Amino acid sequence: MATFHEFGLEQTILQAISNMGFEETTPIQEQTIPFALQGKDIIGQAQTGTGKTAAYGIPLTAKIERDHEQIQGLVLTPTRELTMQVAEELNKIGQFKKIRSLPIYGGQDINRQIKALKQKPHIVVATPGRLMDHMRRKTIRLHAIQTVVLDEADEMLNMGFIEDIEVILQETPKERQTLLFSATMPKPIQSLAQRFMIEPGLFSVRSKEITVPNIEQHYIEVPEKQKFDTLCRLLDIQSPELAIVFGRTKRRVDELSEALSKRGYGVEGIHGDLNQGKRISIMNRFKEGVIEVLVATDVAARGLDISGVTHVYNFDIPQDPESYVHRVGRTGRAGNKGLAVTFVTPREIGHLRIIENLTKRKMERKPIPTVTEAIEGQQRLAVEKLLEVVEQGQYQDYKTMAEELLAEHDSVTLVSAALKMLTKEPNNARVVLTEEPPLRVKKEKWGVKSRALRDGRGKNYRKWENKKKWSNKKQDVITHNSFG
Ligand SMILES: Nc1ncnc2c1ncn2[C@@H]1O[C@H](COP(=O)(O)OP(=O)(O)OP(=O)(O)O)[C@@H](O)[C@H]1O
Ligand SMILES: [Mg+2]
Repeated sequence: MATFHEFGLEQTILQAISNMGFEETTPIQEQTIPFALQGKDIIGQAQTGTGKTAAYGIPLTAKIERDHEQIQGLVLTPTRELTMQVAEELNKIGQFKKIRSLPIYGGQDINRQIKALKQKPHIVVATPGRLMDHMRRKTIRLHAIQTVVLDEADEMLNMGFIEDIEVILQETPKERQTLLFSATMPKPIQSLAQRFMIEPGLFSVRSKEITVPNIEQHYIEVPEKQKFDTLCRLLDIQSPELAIVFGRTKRRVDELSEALSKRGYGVEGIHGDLNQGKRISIMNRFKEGVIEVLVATDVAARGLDISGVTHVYNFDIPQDPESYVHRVGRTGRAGNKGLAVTFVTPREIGHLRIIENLTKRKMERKPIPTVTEAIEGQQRLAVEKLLEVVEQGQYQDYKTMAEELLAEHDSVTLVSAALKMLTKEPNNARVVLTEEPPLRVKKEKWGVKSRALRDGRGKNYRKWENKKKWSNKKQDVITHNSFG
């Protein structure tokens, strides 16, 4: 691995990188940074969690002239949360060079954004919709832009965004540098992308596998009706530090988070219909560990970098194989380990194989865990908690009481009772989940259309959404009221 000193970067940026704790480059950074510093266009593909943000963020920041008070860099991302995260990372990289990055996204007070834009940020990180809003209002000018980055490029160039991207790029100077990054880059998107670029360098550092080896990948074949109990058991057995559970639709996410909450888990759901304040507060509470389980649609599938996410559960198998790669990539980041478990109903096995074809990696098949295993898992956790307190050694105030108790009961009885109190025992609260129909294997392998529609960005979205609502009426409602 190279170090960042080999690129001839200015001291202020090197200092920032070192402050961020980066010692060596990741493979994608090693390859693309020198190339990007020469001003060339790049299509960069590298696995999730391998530092693509800094791979474009460092050369982008290096190129900015601080005293030139114009927007010189533009980064486009598909979601609001990602916009904030990327702006934060760019602000870190530029902290000593004093390069200011501003996130611009929907759902935030536009007047506040207009004020912030008047402060002349050097870089704007935006979702396309809100950026176009500012373009129409003439509250942003893109004429001085030298570098445009499409983060999650394949997503940005799919049917839901492509028209917006074209409009935006037309407003930027022709001689700009264009950088495209993603963990997935389907061929049709690559050729489409060439239209916006000049002789781009193609960097693909995926070795053989498109997912990182440090994510253990399991699947469980489970009938729709048993998914919920299976998830509860897995959470009890695996006791993740932080977990993301992906569901197919917004309604699914709402129902699932309510159901998990009834069963006693610290959980919140996030999807595109929540207001922005709520979205931000949920994400913050998840990052801080106040809630341990985040239930989400694909709105949280791409790019989010939350340390402590040890587990990803695909409650519903993703619509397309690329989405799988991004979802499971929320864990196992920056060299950490992670586990991803995908539920697949018997009729969806074909879909699983399509995913394995793309990732070039077999998922390990696991059985549905039993109730006994779930209880044992929770008991083990109770023991760990107890031993942790023993290790910390701050129980002096309890000693007299303990001695009094031991005079009357034997120690095994007392420790057993303490463990019982510490153990989260199975909870049979009745929950309601609407059944999802099995996913059909589509002919088009990477469903551009379906994705754009599902996330509510395609023109036909309303039509489709209505149809979907209608079709849902015919579905069964499954009631879970037992743990067994
Ligand atoms: N050279 C480095 N050394 C150590 N940590 C790094 C380095 N580069 C990036 N990181 C850290 O690795 C994590 C993942 O980086 P990043 O979010 O840029 O990944 P990504 O490749 O964009 O993933 P995704 O495809 O999911 O968007 C971040 O926490 C980042 O701070
Ligand atoms: Mg990223």
